[in-house]
Amino acid sequence: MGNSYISRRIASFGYAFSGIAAFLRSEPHARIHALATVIVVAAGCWYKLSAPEWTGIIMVITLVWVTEMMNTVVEKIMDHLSPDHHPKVKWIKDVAAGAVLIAAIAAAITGAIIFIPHIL
Ligand SMILES: Nc1ncnc2c1ncn2[C@@H]1O[C@H](COP(=O)(O)OP(=O)(O)OP(=O)(O)O)[C@@H](O)[C@H]1O
Repeated sequence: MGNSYISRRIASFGYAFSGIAAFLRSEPHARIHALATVIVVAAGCWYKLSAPEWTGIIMVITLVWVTEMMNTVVEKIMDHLSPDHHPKVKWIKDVAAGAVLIAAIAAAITGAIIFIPHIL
Protein backbone atom coordinates (compact mmCIF):
# COMPACT_ATOMS: atom_id res chain seq x y z
CA MET A 1 0.00 0.00 0.00
CA GLY A 2 2.84 2.38 1.01
CA ASN A 3 4.65 1.66 -2.25
CA SER A 4 1.59 2.28 -4.41
CA TYR A 5 0.96 5.58 -2.60
CA ILE A 6 4.55 6.67 -3.35
CA SER A 7 4.25 5.51 -7.01
CA ARG A 8 1.05 7.55 -7.40
CA ARG A 9 2.73 10.65 -5.93
CA ILE A 10 5.71 10.20 -8.29
CA ALA A 11 3.29 9.79 -11.24
CA SER A 12 1.49 13.01 -10.18
CA PHE A 13 4.80 14.89 -10.29
CA GLY A 14 5.33 13.45 -13.79
CA TYR A 15 1.92 14.74 -14.94
CA ALA A 16 2.63 18.16 -13.43
CA PHE A 17 6.01 18.39 -15.22
CA SER A 18 4.44 17.29 -18.51
CA GLY A 19 1.80 20.02 -17.97
CA ILE A 20 4.55 22.64 -17.66
CA ALA A 21 6.25 21.25 -20.79
CA ALA A 22 2.92 21.30 -22.70
CA PHE A 23 2.34 24.92 -21.65
CA LEU A 24 5.85 25.92 -22.86
CA ARG A 25 5.43 24.02 -26.16
CA SER A 26 1.97 25.28 -27.11
CA GLU A 27 1.84 28.88 -25.84
CA PRO A 28 4.04 31.63 -27.36
CA HIS A 29 3.29 33.72 -24.21
CA ALA A 30 4.95 31.04 -22.12
CA ARG A 31 8.19 31.28 -24.08
CA ILE A 32 8.19 35.08 -23.64
CA HIS A 33 7.73 34.56 -19.88
CA ALA A 34 10.58 32.04 -19.89
CA LEU A 35 12.88 34.53 -21.66
CA ALA A 36 11.84 37.34 -19.26
CA THR A 37 12.46 35.02 -16.28
CA VAL A 38 15.97 34.15 -17.53
CA ILE A 39 16.78 37.87 -18.07
CA VAL A 40 15.48 38.88 -14.60
CA VAL A 41 17.34 36.02 -12.85
CA ALA A 42 20.55 36.91 -14.76
CA ALA A 43 20.14 40.59 -13.75
CA GLY A 44 19.55 39.49 -10.14
CA CYS A 45 22.82 37.50 -10.18
CA TRP A 46 24.67 40.42 -11.84
CA TYR A 47 23.49 42.92 -9.19
CA LYS A 48 24.00 40.36 -6.38
CA LEU A 49 20.50 40.81 -4.92
CA SER A 50 20.05 40.22 -1.18
CA ALA A 51 17.92 37.35 0.16
CA PRO A 52 14.86 39.61 0.78
CA GLU A 53 15.23 41.08 -2.74
CA TRP A 54 15.41 37.57 -4.28
CA THR A 55 12.33 36.59 -2.26
CA GLY A 56 10.37 39.51 -3.76
CA ILE A 57 11.55 38.73 -7.30
CA ILE A 58 10.78 34.99 -6.97
CA MET A 59 7.30 35.76 -5.57
CA VAL A 60 6.33 38.03 -8.47
CA ILE A 61 7.84 35.74 -11.12
CA THR A 62 5.78 32.90 -9.62
CA LEU A 63 2.65 35.08 -9.49
CA VAL A 64 2.96 35.93 -13.20
CA TRP A 65 3.58 32.27 -14.22
CA VAL A 66 0.71 30.94 -12.12
CA THR A 67 -1.84 33.54 -13.27
CA GLU A 68 -0.78 33.11 -16.93
CA MET A 69 -1.09 29.32 -16.68
CA MET A 70 -4.49 29.52 -14.98
CA ASN A 71 -5.66 32.11 -17.56
CA THR A 72 -4.64 29.74 -20.36
CA VAL A 73 -6.47 26.87 -18.65
CA VAL A 74 -9.63 29.03 -18.36
CA GLU A 75 -9.39 29.96 -22.07
CA LYS A 76 -8.96 26.29 -23.09
CA ILE A 77 -11.87 25.13 -20.88
CA MET A 78 -14.18 27.81 -22.25
CA ASP A 79 -13.15 27.16 -25.89
CA HIS A 80 -13.84 23.44 -25.30
CA LEU A 81 -17.15 23.80 -23.45
CA SER A 82 -18.51 26.83 -25.25
CA PRO A 83 -16.88 27.49 -28.65
CA ASP A 84 -19.64 29.95 -29.64
CA HIS A 85 -19.53 33.63 -28.78
CA HIS A 86 -21.32 34.28 -25.48
CA PRO A 87 -21.37 37.25 -23.05
CA LYS A 88 -20.74 34.93 -20.07
CA VAL A 89 -17.66 33.48 -21.80
CA LYS A 90 -16.47 37.03 -22.47
CA TRP A 91 -16.89 37.88 -18.75
CA ILE A 92 -15.00 34.76 -17.62
CA LYS A 93 -12.11 35.26 -20.07
CA ASP A 94 -11.86 39.00 -19.38
CA VAL A 95 -11.72 38.46 -15.59
CA ALA A 96 -9.05 35.75 -16.00
CA ALA A 97 -7.04 38.12 -18.23
CA GLY A 98 -7.51 40.86 -15.60
CA ALA A 99 -5.83 38.60 -13.02
CA VAL A 100 -2.78 38.31 -15.31
CA LEU A 101 -2.69 42.09 -15.75
CA ILE A 102 -2.71 42.65 -11.96
CA ALA A 103 0.17 40.18 -11.57
CA ALA A 104 2.14 41.83 -14.40
CA ILE A 105 1.68 45.33 -12.88
CA ALA A 106 2.75 44.04 -9.44
CA ALA A 107 5.82 42.39 -11.05
CA ALA A 108 6.78 45.59 -12.91
CA ILE A 109 6.45 47.72 -9.74
CA THR A 110 8.38 45.20 -7.62
CA GLY A 111 11.10 44.91 -10.28
CA ALA A 112 11.43 48.71 -10.39
CA ILE A 113 11.60 49.00 -6.56
CA ILE A 114 14.31 46.32 -6.38
CA PHE A 115 16.43 47.01 -9.48
CA ILE A 116 16.35 50.84 -9.83
CA PRO A 117 18.48 51.47 -6.69
CA HIS A 118 21.06 48.91 -7.95
CA ILE A 119 21.16 50.43 -11.45
CA LEU A 120 21.53 53.99 -10.07
N1 LIG B 1 -16.47 32.62 -26.89
C1 LIG B 1 -16.33 33.93 -26.61
N2 LIG B 1 -17.42 34.66 -26.29
C2 LIG B 1 -17.30 35.98 -26.00
N3 LIG B 1 -16.13 36.65 -25.98
C3 LIG B 1 -15.01 35.97 -26.29
C4 LIG B 1 -15.04 34.58 -26.62
N4 LIG B 1 -13.78 34.17 -26.88
C5 LIG B 1 -13.00 35.26 -26.71
N5 LIG B 1 -13.71 36.33 -26.36
C6 LIG B 1 -13.20 37.70 -26.09
O1 LIG B 1 -11.92 37.81 -26.70
C7 LIG B 1 -10.90 38.02 -25.70
C8 LIG B 1 -9.67 37.23 -26.09
O2 LIG B 1 -9.96 35.85 -25.97
P1 LIG B 1 -8.98 34.69 -26.41
O3 LIG B 1 -9.51 33.41 -25.96
O4 LIG B 1 -8.71 34.83 -27.87
O5 LIG B 1 -7.70 35.02 -25.57
P2 LIG B 1 -6.39 35.83 -25.97
O6 LIG B 1 -6.37 37.09 -25.15
O7 LIG B 1 -6.29 35.95 -27.44
O8 LIG B 1 -5.35 34.88 -25.36
P3 LIG B 1 -4.18 34.15 -26.09
O9 LIG B 1 -3.44 35.23 -26.86
O10 LIG B 1 -3.43 33.61 -24.92
O11 LIG B 1 -4.82 33.09 -26.95
C9 LIG B 1 -11.54 37.55 -24.38
O12 LIG B 1 -10.96 38.19 -23.25
C10 LIG B 1 -13.00 37.94 -24.60
O13 LIG B 1 -13.18 39.34 -24.36
